Amino acid sequence: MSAADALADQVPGKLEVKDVSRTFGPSSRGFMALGPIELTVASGEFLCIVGPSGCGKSTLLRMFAGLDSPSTGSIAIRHEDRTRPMTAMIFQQESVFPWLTVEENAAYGLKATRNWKGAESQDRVDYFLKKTGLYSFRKFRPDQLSGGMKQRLSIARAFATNPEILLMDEPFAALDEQNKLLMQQELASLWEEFRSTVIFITHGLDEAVLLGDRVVVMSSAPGRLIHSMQIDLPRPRHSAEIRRMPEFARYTSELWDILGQEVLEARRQETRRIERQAH
Ligand SMILES: Nc1ncnc2c1ncn2[C@@H]1O[C@H](COP(=O)(O)OP(=O)(O)OP(=O)(O)O)[C@@H](O)[C@H]1O
Repeated sequence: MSAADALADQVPGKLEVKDVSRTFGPSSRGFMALGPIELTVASGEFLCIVGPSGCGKSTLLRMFAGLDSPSTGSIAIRHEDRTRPMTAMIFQQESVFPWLTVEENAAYGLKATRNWKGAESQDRVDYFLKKTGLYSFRKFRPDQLSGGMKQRLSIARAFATNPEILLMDEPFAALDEQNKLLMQQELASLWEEFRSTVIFITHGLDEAVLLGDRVVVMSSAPGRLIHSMQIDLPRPRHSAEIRRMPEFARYTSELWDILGQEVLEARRQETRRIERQAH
């Protein structure tokens, strides 16, 4: 067992963030984008992260995916089942391969992680293509699909790999409003069936409250976690019913009371930065 594995086995939650910060640029004149951050995510939790633009949400998620490293502190993930990939990431812009068919795209993650097990894997791919309404389009190529369908394909591919943690970076931000509402409902249903750990970044407070077990709010840069709100709404969550509940409005407005201040501060920072550049 490696030192990192031994550390991860001691993690109380699924993911443990300790004193993490990230600085960009030369060490003498570095720009601190993020931190310090302390966070524990429980196994099977659906955690939403909201924060003003530029506060470091994507940077944090990239570090969870191992695509970037903290400048200080540590991130430990408890990898419980070595036959499953630790993480899979879904981005804002659909990331499908244009030269592969829909079904080849959906199978790609399983094959890339060398987890392809013949008929069993094909069944799994078919299952998620059906769940995301793409099965009839399985022989199509991505240029024959709408933006919403391509994003559904990214989700099918990620779920097919059966990751222990799904990392989602504003996955519905590029969709039109109707497709966004449908996708939120579909993701809620998929998650309620599989209950993998999800860390989901969004600018939509209603989306965060609709989907999350918990919503954490980040401050303006350097982003820190300034609030954590447990969302005690019943599951399964049906979008229309949940949105009609008075608690839904209360959660979103309480979140906005906190986040609104940070968005204003982020704007002031941006103004100061532009003014400095002008002088
Ligand atoms: N590779 C990099 N080099 C230099 N600066 C970076 C790099 N990556 C991110 N940054 C800076 O770090 C800060 C945080 O960026 P990040 O993309 O994580 O923010 P965000 O909260 O996800 O923003 P948004 O909500 O607008 O997507 C920004 O000021 C960004 O310009």
